[in-house]
Amino acid sequence: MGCICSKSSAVEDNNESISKKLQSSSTRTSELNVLRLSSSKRVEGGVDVKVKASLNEKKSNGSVHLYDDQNGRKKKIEKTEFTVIDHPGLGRVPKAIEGEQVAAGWPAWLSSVAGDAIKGWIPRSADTFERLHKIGQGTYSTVYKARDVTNQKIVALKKVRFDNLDPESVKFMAREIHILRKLDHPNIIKLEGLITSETSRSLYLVFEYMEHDLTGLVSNPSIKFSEPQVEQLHRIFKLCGSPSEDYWLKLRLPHSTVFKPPHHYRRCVADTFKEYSSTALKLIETLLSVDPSQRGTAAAALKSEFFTSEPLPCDPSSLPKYPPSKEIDAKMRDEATRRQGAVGEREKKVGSAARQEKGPRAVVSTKDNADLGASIQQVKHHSISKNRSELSYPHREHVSGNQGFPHRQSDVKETENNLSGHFYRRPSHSGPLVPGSGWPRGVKEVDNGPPVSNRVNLAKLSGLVASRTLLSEDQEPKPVPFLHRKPIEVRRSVEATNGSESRRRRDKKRIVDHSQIVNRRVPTEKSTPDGHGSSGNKIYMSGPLLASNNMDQMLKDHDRKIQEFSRRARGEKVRTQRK
Ligand SMILES: Nc1ncnc2c1ncn2[C@@H]1O[C@H](COP(=O)(O)OP(=O)(O)OP(=O)(O)O)[C@@H](O)[C@H]1O
Repeated sequence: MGCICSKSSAVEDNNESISKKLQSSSTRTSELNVLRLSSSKRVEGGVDVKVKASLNEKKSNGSVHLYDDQNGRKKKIEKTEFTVIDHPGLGRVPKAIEGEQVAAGWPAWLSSVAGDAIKGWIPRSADTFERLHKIGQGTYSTVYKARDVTNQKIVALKKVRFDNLDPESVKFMAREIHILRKLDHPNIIKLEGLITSETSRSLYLVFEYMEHDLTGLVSNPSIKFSEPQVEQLHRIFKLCGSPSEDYWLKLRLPHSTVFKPPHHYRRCVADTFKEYSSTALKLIETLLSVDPSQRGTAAAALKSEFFTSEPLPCDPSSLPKYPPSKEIDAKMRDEATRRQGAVGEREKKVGSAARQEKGPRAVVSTKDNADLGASIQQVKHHSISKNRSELSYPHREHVSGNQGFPHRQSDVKETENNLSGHFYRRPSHSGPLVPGSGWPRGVKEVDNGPPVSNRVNLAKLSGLVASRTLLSEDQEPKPVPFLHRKPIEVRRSVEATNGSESRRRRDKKRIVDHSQIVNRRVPTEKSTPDGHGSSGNKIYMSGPLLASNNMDQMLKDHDRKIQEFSRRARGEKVRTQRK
């Protein structure tokens, strides 16, 4: 049973006025007991459920308006909020506060151990919910779908399992409440209240109801994951190794083949991070486990030798200071430099070269790459990103931008660089795995305008080069000057990375550069024993197009095309050098 607290609900029922209880609070326990006895009860799940509900409303002045929901009437009682002066974390609250909380309907076992987690809240009554059916089971909980009768809406009630006699267990559970209460974000299910009572040994967490969970979505064959989502999984498997069959079985995903990598990938975390210290590697190894049961916990990680061995973290105040500079500023500077130099000439050449080749691939100029003197590795990254993007959306415009927000031609114009007349769009990282308002079910459905290539975004994320072109179905491929800038940017970014790396080494600072890590994930020249690792400088981009039964074949096709393109690029480069 229980009670619930909610900021926005006017709750019915209750036999006592909460004000009376508050007046008689901490010192008059016997009276409280009497009051408790007068509450109505019902049995729910074998546990006594006492009916009492009320609502609190925080006011900016620190007071709380308590609404007695007795007989459906609201009574406002202004009262100072349960104040606990600077009482961080969870734990005991002052006795007086505990008394008030108990008077408000909280069980003493909760208030005494985790008073801070429930501070300012009042439990709501289980009777104001109609439990519908079980919808899930977690490690520590059973979740039910329920109707909040008071607010006429569907909610999820999570009954947490814990030993209310064990303070550690209560604290553990209270920590979840404490954290959940702090989270207020549209993408995070909100904790709306709690159901319990003075006499109850159980606790229900009241959440907004969510129609889906990831497992549910994954098991629905009609829902296709987008290409980058599949690709991300493959990248993880390539680094961390393919999960075992047992693991897939444990997941019980009927359509898990969609996510299974076509080959068995050997775990190569140690190889990838071999330059790191052994203590760092040990930590990374435990954290990068695909199977959560094998993964190190945050608490264990903090105890890692890595944090106590040399080089120790530096004092943040000793870090170098730089003048403000943003990615966009650097790009604008590049743009200005290019306009001044002879690059314009080169752009023309590349533009015409690109036009000669029909099809989107033509826009990747190997001449350009050669001129820029970037390593073949970078050229390949560039080519691969481009190549793959084109394979995905051969007739569409490719603009790396905000994922999930399709760009129309008019949008592109808005980003035109006034100074150069070049199309300029600021690349951004891939968006979240699950876009806020539902993800696109395949690229074709995304919009009626040019889609954003998520692959390009991924490439950007991993430090690879993303090239782009502006195309429309009835247009010839238009070379975009941005093409010329990208390799420069990459070279600069690689230099910058190297620079920061050497700085790091010099300073022995432990600043983990995300892009560096990602770059190091790219397999090196060694072939993996299973023959599916990288060979030479070839980079295996993971993941085919959208979920497909023929993923294996598609991956092979991708690789073949990438190799083909790389060969052509090399040939072109050699020819250019001979001239
Ligand atoms: N707010 C909600 N709305 C709808 N369904 C929910 C809600 N919260 C949980 N569920 C369902 O209940 C299941 C169990 O959720 P719960 O949060 O207890 O466990 P978990 O987080 O998945 O696992 P664990 O507790 O082991 O970490 C979820 O997988 C989901 O299907």
